Amino acid sequence: MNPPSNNHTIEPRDLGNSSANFNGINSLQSKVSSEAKFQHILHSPVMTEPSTTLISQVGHKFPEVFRLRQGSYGDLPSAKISELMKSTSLDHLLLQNAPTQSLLSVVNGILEESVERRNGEIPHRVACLLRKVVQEIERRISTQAAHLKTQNNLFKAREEKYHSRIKILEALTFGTKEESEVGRTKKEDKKVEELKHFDKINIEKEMVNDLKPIEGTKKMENDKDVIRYTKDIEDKNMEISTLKQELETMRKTYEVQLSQLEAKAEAEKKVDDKEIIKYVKELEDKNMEVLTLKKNLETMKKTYEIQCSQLEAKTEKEKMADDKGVIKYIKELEDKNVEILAFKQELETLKKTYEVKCSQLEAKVNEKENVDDKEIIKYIKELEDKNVEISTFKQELETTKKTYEVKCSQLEAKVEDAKEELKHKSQEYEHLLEKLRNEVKENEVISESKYQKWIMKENEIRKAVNFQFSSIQKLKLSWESIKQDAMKEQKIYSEECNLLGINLKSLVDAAESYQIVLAENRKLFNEVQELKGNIRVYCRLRPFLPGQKEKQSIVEHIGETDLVVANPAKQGKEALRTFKFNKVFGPTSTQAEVYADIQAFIRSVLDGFNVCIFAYGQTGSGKTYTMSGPNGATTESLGVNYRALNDLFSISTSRKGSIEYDIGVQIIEIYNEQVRDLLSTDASSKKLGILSHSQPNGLAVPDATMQPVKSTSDVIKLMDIGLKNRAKGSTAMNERSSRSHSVVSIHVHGKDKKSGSSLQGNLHLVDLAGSERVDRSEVTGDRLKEAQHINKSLSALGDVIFALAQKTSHVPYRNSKLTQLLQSSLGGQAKTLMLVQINSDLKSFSESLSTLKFAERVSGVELGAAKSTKDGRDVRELMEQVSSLKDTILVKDKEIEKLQLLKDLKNVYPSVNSENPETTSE
Ligand SMILES: Nc1ncnc2c1ncn2[C@@H]1O[C@H](COP(=O)(O)OP(=O)(O)OP(=O)(O)O)[C@@H](O)[C@H]1O
Repeated sequence: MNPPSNNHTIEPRDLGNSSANFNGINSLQSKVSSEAKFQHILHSPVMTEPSTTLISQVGHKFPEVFRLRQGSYGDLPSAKISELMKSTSLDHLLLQNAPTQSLLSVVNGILEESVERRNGEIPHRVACLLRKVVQEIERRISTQAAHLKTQNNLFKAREEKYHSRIKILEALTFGTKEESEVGRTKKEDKKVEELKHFDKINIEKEMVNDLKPIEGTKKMENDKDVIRYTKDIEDKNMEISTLKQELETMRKTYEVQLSQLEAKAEAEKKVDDKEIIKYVKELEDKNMEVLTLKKNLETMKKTYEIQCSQLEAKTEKEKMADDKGVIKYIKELEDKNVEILAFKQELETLKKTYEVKCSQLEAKVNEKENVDDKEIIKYIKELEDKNVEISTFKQELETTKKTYEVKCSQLEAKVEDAKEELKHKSQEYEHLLEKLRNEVKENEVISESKYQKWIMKENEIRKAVNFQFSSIQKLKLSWESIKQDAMKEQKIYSEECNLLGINLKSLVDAAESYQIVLAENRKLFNEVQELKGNIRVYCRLRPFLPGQKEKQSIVEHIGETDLVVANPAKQGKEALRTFKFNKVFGPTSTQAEVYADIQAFIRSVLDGFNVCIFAYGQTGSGKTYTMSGPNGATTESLGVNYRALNDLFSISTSRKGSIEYDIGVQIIEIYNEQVRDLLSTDASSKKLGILSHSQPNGLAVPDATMQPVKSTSDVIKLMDIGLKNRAKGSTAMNERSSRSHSVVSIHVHGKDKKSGSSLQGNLHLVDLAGSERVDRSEVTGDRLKEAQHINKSLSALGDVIFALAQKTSHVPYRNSKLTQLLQSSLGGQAKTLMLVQINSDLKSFSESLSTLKFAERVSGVELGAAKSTKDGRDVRELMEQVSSLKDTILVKDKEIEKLQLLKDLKNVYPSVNSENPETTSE
């Protein structure tokens, strides 16, 4: 789609040259001026539209259309172009029907608008449109090229035909030798033969008619005439050859022109559509001319051919005639000569007629050209204008091109800069790349070394794996052997299990027998206890207290089971008296040491025995210390009560597999022969009765609060409560604890889990009131009453013990609340432990001696068999002593009652004189 350039513009001089060529070819065309020819070409429809289809569609109106479009495309408004650009109706048919000029104008318009409005940017849709238009133009050019080629081929074919015809003519002229050559083209030959035949018949008829009048006269003519005729024929042949030459020249000229046109067409294949159209138009004009010439030539040729055939026929006849016929033949030749002359004349006439016709045609053409001249000039002017516009457009294009070039140069400069930058960057990158390469090399080296290491490691691992594998194999083998062993072991195990079952059965039997043995052991233990004596007496000596001034002791010797007391009023051996007990604890003995010898009694409680442990002694001799411990006792100084309960819990826990124990605690107080519940919240007010016969559960005071205990801490809490309640009864004069008996009763109920049998054991821990002699107290009133109650209860205790010792049928338990309370734990299967507390200071000698004598008496009774070894005199002495003491007590009690009576009377009757108290007390 190159824009039309100046050298592509068809100038009149160019066309003049071509017309000159035509003039050289044909005399008819020589008369046509170059300018007229140009205008003729320009007016040709082919010039504006190469498409024959369009020509047929537009027909004679095409110039108008062309003119209109020629005139308007330059002025085509941009809006229209835009519309065209936007239009989707520019379909194939529209493209096909539109003149190439219009298509070019559309392209120009698009380019212009793109340059003006869009800074050279062409939208996609417009680009598509352009592509379509360009494709259409290209299609037309290619069609024209194909058309030219076809025409060229036609010309060549026609040329060949002419050549063959010329040859035929030559053959006709020079003899029949060439007949074979003439027959090469069957069609032509057939035509020629038909013509020949037709002409021959006619000629022969004419000749016969002509020869008839002169037949007689010409017979005599000689060979000269023949030569002349021959010469004439030769002349004819010359003329024919001249014609041939002319024809050849024409052909050559035509060929030259054709080649020029072809060259032009070939060269201008790529030129724009406008010029191609022009050239094609020109070519078609030439073709038309050539066709016209060819037609004329054809006519001429036919005429010549007929004549030639006639002549040939004549010549043949003449040649074939015998001597006789020579004259005739000569005549015929002469006739022929005449005929030739006539033919010549006819030819001349024809030529002239042809020329006349040509001149007429030329005249007509000139006429027409004159008529169209003005229009042509106008067209030329318009064309020039268009050329000017085109040149302007070209200039604009040039300007745009330059602008683009400038931009391009700028862009190139930028590109150069960018290239420089890129170069710089590429250098940097190369540097980096080099660096990276170095790093890569280093890494490669490292990785190589690592690889080597890995290989080494791999080898090591392989070795290890192999080793592991062999180990696994070994392990497998050992596993197998272990499996075998395990199976063996399992077998052995099952055997052993069976054996174990058997053994277990025997063990169960053994356990059962163990229980039996254990029961027997308990029985034996109790028997031993019994052998030792169900009433046992331990004597404990209180140490001197830290603030005590007089530290002279009456105790001369302390043995394991014996104690020697010295009477400070006597001298020598008479002063010494030995007492024997089951156990004697010196002043340095600890709480733990004392309890160790009591512990066995505690075990008996859990075996279902009743145990009574009571502390006997004068006030301040250490009863409470031994039973409970001092105030704020530590673990070491805890008394028998806590230790006994602690043991009960631990032993019951150890036996819980076989026996389930329930332990309950009661704490009561006997004061002035009244029983009080120390665990009750209103202990002071509540007075409890004692059952004459103890219950099967061993409870003598069932109304007293029974607190179940699970641990030692529970017991400690209860003890604290009991102590607090006991303390409430204390007076300013004396400690309550000294004047009442406190009893902590622990009731144990055990249930054998296996046999379901139950047992009941009771433990009484009794802290007795002080045993000091009442007569020494010099008391009156409440203290006297208290003393009497204390003496009575202690006396009743002594009576019970003696009764038990005498094994009399009647044991006087009912004489005191104390003996009533302890009834179940005194005598029978019950075990009784009396802890005799001695204050060894000199002041307490009398009380200590009295206590020791009481304890010795109790102890002596219980020793039973041992005691039986004693002689009868001692027993009697003791019995007498006891009875005298009893008598003395009775007398004393009577005196006390008398004195009390007198006292009361004196208060009522102050005038009544009282007796001497010293005499009554004695
Ligand atoms: N074995 C001992 N070791 C150290 N101190 C003791 C010992 N026995 C008793 N005592 C102390 O002697 C004092 C009197 O003891 P305790 O109160 O136990 O005598 P008691 O016989 O219970 O008197 P009461 O009949 O008035 O209750 C207390 O201060 C006590 O701490």
